[in-house]
Order: sequence, then C-alpha cells, then structure tokens
Amino acid sequence: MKISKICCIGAGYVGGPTMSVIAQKCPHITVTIVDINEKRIAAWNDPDPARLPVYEPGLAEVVTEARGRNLFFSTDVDGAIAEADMVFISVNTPTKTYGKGKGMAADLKYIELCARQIAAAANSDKIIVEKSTLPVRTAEALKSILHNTGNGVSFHILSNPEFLAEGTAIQDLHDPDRVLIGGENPEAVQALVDVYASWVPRERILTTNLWSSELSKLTANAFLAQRVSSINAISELCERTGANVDEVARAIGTDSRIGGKFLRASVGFGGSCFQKDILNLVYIARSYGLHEVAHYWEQVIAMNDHQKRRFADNIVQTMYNTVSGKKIAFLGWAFKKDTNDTRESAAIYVADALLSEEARIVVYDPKVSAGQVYADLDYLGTRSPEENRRLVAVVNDPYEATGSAHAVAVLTEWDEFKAYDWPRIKEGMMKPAFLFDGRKLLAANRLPDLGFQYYAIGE
Ligand SMILES: NC(=O)C1=CN([C@@H]2O[C@H](COP(=O)(O)OP(=O)(O)OC[C@H]3O[C@@H](n4cnc5c(N)ncnc54)[C@H](O)[C@@H]3O)[C@@H](O)[C@H]2O)C=CC1
Ligand SMILES: O=C(O)[C@H]1O[C@H](OP(=O)(O)OP(=O)(O)OC[C@H]2O[C@@H](n3ccc(=O)[nH]c3=O)[C@H](O)[C@@H]2O)[C@H](O)[C@@H](O)[C@@H]1O
Repeated sequence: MKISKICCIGAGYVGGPTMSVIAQKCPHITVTIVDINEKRIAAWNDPDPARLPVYEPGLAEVVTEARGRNLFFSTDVDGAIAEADMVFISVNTPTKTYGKGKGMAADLKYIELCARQIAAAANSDKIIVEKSTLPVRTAEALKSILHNTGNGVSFHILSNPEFLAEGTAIQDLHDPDRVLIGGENPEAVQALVDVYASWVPRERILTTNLWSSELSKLTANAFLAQRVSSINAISELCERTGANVDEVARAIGTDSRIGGKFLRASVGFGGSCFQKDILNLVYIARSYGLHEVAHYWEQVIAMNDHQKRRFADNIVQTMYNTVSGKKIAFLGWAFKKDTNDTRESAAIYVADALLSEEARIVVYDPKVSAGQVYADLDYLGTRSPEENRRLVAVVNDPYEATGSAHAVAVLTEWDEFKAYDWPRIKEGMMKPAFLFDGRKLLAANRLPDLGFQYYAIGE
C-alpha cells in the first residue's frame, strides 16, 4: 500500500504540528488537516506566521515551507476523508465531565463522532490511524462503528500515539526517540512505517500489537508525571532539612539507571495530558477490579495537587498570614515555557487559592493573552467572571506587573525572566520584597544578595 493522500481530523496542538512535519518531510504526500473550528482553520491559513493558532518554536517555518505545496488546512471534513488513503484522528479526548466515569474516564464522544463521519464519508478502503491518546482497547470500538455503519468499504485501524512535548514539538517530531505503531494488518502497518521512514531511522520505528501501543502512551505519560511528583515530594523534604533539591536531582540523576531528565522540582506539573491520562489509567485499572494498581497511580495526582496547594499556602504564611488586598505579580501563566498553552497550568490553581484569600493578582506571560487568563479562571467557577476581572489584571510588561507588588511569584520557567533587571524590580516593589520561585529559575540571579526575601521550591 502506498500512501499519497493523508487527512487528519483535528487541527490542534498535535494534529497541526505533526501533520505539518509529515508534509514537510514527505513532499510526495498531500496532507489535509481538517477541523470543525472555522476560526482555528482560518488562523492556520493566515499568511502572518505570528498568527498561527499554536505557538511552537520552529513551527511557523515548517508551515510556511509546506503550506500550499502539499499541506492544506480546511473545514471540509467529508471531502478530505473521501479523498484520503489514510485518515488520522487527532481530536481532543478530555476527561469526562458528566455521567459514568465523570472526572476520571476519557470522554470519547469526539472520537465516536469522527468514526461515524469517516464511515459515512468513505467510499474507498482506508487506513484509520489513532493519533489521539485513547484508553486501551478503543480500537475495538472504532472497528465496530466503522464496520457497522460504513458503506461496505474496508478499514484497517492502527494506533500511532504521539509523544511530542509542547515547546519542543518540532524538534521532537524531527528527531523522535521512537515512533510507535500498533496494528494487526501487516500491509497497513508497513504503509505507516514507510511514511515515517522518510526521515526517522528505521530502528526507531517500533511496531507492536494494537493494545500495547494504546497502553504504552498512557504508561509513558504516567511514568513521566510520576518522576515529577517523586522529585516534588523530595522538594518538600529538602525545604525542611537543608538539602537542596537541585543537588539531590543531580546526585541521583547521574546514576545511569535513573537518568538526569525530568527531575526538575516545580510548583506542579500542568498541561492537557498528564492528569487526564493518569486519571484515565486509574479508571481503566479500577474497571478491571485492579484497585491497588489504581491507588498506586492516583498518588501521582495527589502529590501534584499537594505541591500546587502548598506553594500557595507558603506565600500566604510567609507574608504574615495574610495576602488580603496585597498585590502579587505572577510571572508566567503557561504550563511550561515556549508554549501559549495554559491547560491545567499550575498558575491557575495557585491564583485561585490566592484569590480566595483576597489577593490582587497581576499576570505577565510573554505568550498568553488576557482573554485566556480570564477564561481559565472563569472555567473553575470559584467566583463570578466580574469578580475575576476585578481582582486580576493582565499586563504586557513585566515591570508594570511587578511595580508596587508585595510579592512576585514565578510560575513558568520562561528564559526571559532570568535576564530581567532584578535590582530595578526590587526598587519598584513594596518591602520586604518577597519572591516565590515556583521553578527554581532564579537561583543564579543571587536575589537574596539584592535584598529579596527569596523562597524557591526545594531549598
Ligand atoms: N497537546 C499535546 O501536547 C499532546 C496531546 N496528545 C493527544 O492528542 C489529542 C489531541 O490533543 P490536542 O491537539 O492537544 O487537542 P486540541 O484540543 O488542541 O485539538 C483538537 C482539535 O480537534 C477538533 N475536533 C474535535 N472534534 C472534531 C470533529 N468531529 N471533526 C473535526 N475536528 C474536530 C477540535 O475542534 C480541536 O481543534 C488528545 O487525545 C491528546 O491527549 C498527545 C500527545 C501530545
Ligand atoms: O501526551 C502529551 O500531551 C505529552 O505530555 C508531555 O508533554 P507536555 O505536557 O507537552 O510537556 P512536558 O515537558 O512533559 O511537561 C509537563 C509538565 O511537567 C512539568 N515538569 C516537567 C519536567 C520536570 O522535570 N519538571 C516539571 O515540573 C512541566 O513544567 C509541565 O508543567 C510528555 O512529555 C509528552 O511526551 C507527551 O506526548
């Protein structure tokens, strides 16, 4: 099977960058990314690269190279499905907010809608690729929908989970540690292997059965998040004992069995996937009666919630047990640097806790809009939208954010924060000038020497 036309349903943080790189690396394949969100598609088609809907270093260059050549963004979902040999499903799979499994299970309604739409629009055989992160055995449900509602054409289902991290998506896609493809039909598997083999060394393309592939994605995210929760647990112990979490991380990370990556203590992990995927894993384990397995993984989330809460509690306690009416400057709102994504960002929860203590918050983030900050707070439903706008301001200048602030809190590890004129910031602040570093980002800036009351996670 040779692939000449690919359709991808879902032009989000995964579908957009992933398919853009396939188009860039496979000029012989026409790639059409479709979405029901017209605004998003219009933004992907915007000639101004600064207005693409996803901010990722290097993405604009890839899109500019391939768009209009063999890369297209469209809202014509049916048309793109009908034409394609291979259809990727890259729609969102959020945690369910209703019914059975509420707050735990993955909501598969968007996946099912895609399957039904593919079945209705397809009039030739197709390979269907699960790119979204899905509960193990979802391919079974997909197969049943496709075969029972289709037009008599045949479908082969593959699982091809995505391991890119936001902020480094293009680098991760250009040079992945591995590409994982699960499937039953050898020709269909080979067809997808051939797509990736255009730029990924063959030995890094792993093929497995469908269920191993689906489960490996949830497992990878659970292990990664577990490392963050593990080092964060140790960070609290460091704060009590005089140990320094960076030194501990280096000391254990040089053991090649442990490895040095993903050991940065923080205010807590965020992002759209870690929490949702672990909750999903816990739900699946419980649905098979595996209560100890479920309980084990649940602790990763419990530790993360604790870390966010204790960061906020520490701010209140340190500032003489009250932040009521005090101005706290937030540097960073995104869930990590080099992305405009704020989903599940620790900043949202820390802000919410401080607002409940009647703090006033001024946010500066280099890539996050004011509208997004308010949307994130409104979504929590803790207080009215009017109240959120009264208590929270969002500004475009870090010195404006920190001016006459009682405290500065670093929530995201943006590189630019390290280069700020910290003596100037201290001058402009109320005294004592409290600085709470949720990323241990500014340790080298010698802030205590400048007169800041400096508190960093894990020291
Ligand atoms: N964000 C990330 O870094 C990663 C995400 N994933 C997984 O990839 C999947 C997608 O995630 P994101 O791209 O972040 O989500 P997203 O929310 O940014 O994008 C999903 C897109 O799908 C569109 N969509 C939903 N239903 C549709 C339909 N029936 N027809 C056409 N378009 C439809 C939505 O309008 C939206 O634009 C999820 O399963 C996620 O767990 C996997 C690896 C990394
Ligand atoms: O399935 C997904 O969505 C993706 O989830 C993560 O990627 P992402 O969430 O984009 O970013 P990470 O770099 O993993 O960071 C996640 C969170 O953990 C935090 N983190 C990470 C590493 C660390 O050492 N310490 C730490 O606090 C980050 O600040 C961030 O809030 C995984 O790294 C990807 O492999 C996966 O594809």
